[in-house]
Amino acid sequence: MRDLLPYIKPHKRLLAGAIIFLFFNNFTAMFIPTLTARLINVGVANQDMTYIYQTCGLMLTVAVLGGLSSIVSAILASKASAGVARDLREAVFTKAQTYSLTDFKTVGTASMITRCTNDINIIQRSGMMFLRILLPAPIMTIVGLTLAFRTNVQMACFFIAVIVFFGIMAYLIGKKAIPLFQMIQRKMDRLTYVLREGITGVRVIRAFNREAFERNRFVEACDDYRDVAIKTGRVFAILLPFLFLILDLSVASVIWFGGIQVTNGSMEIGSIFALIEYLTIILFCCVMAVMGFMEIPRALSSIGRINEILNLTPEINDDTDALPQSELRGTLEFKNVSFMYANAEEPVLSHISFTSKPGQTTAIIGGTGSGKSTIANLIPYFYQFQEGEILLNGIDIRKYPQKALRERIGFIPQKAFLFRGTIESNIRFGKEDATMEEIIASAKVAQAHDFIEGLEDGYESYVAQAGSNLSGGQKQRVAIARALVKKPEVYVFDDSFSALDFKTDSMLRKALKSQIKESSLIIVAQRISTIMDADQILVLDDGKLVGVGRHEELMESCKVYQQIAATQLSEKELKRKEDHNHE
Ligand SMILES: Nc1ncnc2c1ncn2[C@@H]1O[C@H](COP(=O)(O)OP(=O)(O)OP(=O)(O)O)[C@@H](O)[C@H]1O
Repeated sequence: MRDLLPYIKPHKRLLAGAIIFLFFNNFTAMFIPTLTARLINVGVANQDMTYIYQTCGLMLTVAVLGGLSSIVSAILASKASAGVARDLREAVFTKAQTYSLTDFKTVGTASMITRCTNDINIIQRSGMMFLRILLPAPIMTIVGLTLAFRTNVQMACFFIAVIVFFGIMAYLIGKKAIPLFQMIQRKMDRLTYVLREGITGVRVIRAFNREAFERNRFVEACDDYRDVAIKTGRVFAILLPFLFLILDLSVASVIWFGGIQVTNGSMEIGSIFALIEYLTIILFCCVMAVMGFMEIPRALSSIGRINEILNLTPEINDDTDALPQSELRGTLEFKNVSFMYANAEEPVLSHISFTSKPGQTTAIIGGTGSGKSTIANLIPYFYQFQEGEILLNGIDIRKYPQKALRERIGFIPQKAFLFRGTIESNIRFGKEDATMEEIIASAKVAQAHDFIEGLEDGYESYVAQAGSNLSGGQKQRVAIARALVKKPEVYVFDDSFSALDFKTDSMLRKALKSQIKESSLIIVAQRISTIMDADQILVLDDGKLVGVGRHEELMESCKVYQQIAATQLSEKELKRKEDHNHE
């Protein structure tokens, strides 16, 4: 709870206002029974019409003021709790941006979304409940009891007994309900990730006719959620009528015993009305407090889940804010790097060493799962590696502030991801202050300019969520232009050419060559034809470097490379290359 204070503090004025108006409202509510008693005991008993009119007028004024203060308090409370929720969402999102890819895996993307939406909603609602119900309940009870003691001591003692009974019942029911609330949140997490997979994977589901299977999986998750929700609902279904039954029985007891006392002449009739109202207000507050208490475990669990995100120490932290200085530019070196994914049993990369100099193209090739993308992902320091060093311009990448490091790297992921907006805004993502000329120049190198110009609105053309209105190759080219506009020191193409046809692939590489004179180019590729002209080719097999050299050298010396070449290149191409070598 203490962790939430920094998010509550900026809204303290609204909160203070909400509390002040709320207390005013509650006190007016408590004043009305006192006026009722006076009206009956004095006005009605003495048939004093002036007194009756005056008291009725006063009651009306108090009721109107009470109503108005209740409205103002509710508005201020909802503003404050919505503000806290907004700030929490911003904090969660900002924190998530500092996570490494392993950290994301630890929390889980679906759980992250539920926490940012559902859990913060729960905190917001609970905050309102705390302000409107839980906070005033003990004060109203104390004030009500004090007034009841002043009216009739015996009755006030009876009230205390009823409140204690209430408390015991609430404790017993709460014990049963709390685990259910915690379970309901876990079920919501599951529901979210099944839903997410079912929607994002809709094309694959349809292509494999797995709609029924996926529907069953989703229905199962819904059923699970429903079952726990029903159990929780059952607790409330019993709880509420039960609490109101206690309230009604208590009121009946006050009328019964109060009636006897009035008959004895030890109490005035108006006091019975006042006592009934005190009791009703106190017990109503207790009912609401019990309901509020039921929310507390749910809110605490949500607060815990949010704190888990906010307090998670990212796997990768900036070592220093000072930017390391170097004479070099665009030199990348792997020195004996080994890497193992979290919870994996074996390293996926073992003792990888290579150097890539400015103007040089370094290609990485190997079988599926050999660790090519993992190397690409280590360059921008997306993962913490366990052994060895990765040096950019002679300085360990762990010494760079992450922002400074990534500013120097143009990363094009295997699967191009575009944001909703325009083609221009997606390219500008690489460099916020890029001029239109720079954007067009990058698009030209990325072989994207012609297709963009062919669109109705050119660079202003609309890009749907995740770029779903563009083809794979178009998306990939826009993603490449986005990296090019940055003019980074190291380009990392993680199998980014596979969505392009051979002609575009070759034209793009040719255009790139002219662009990257001062930068290193790292290309992860599946096709040998993409990397045949690279200055050095790294051949990976099961996370180990089994060959380094140019195409011709590897064709002579590296078995794995020869096998890849044999499966991809036609005999004519192989022969032509061989002849070319002998010349
Ligand atoms: N986030 C991850 N967590 C755990 N293991 C992973 C993760 N990503 C990849 N791996 C594992 O690491 C190994 C290397 O994966 P990587 O993606 O680097 O291979 P790759 O050579 O790029 O394969 P491909 O050509 O199929 O893309 C694989 O065995 C894969 O299962």
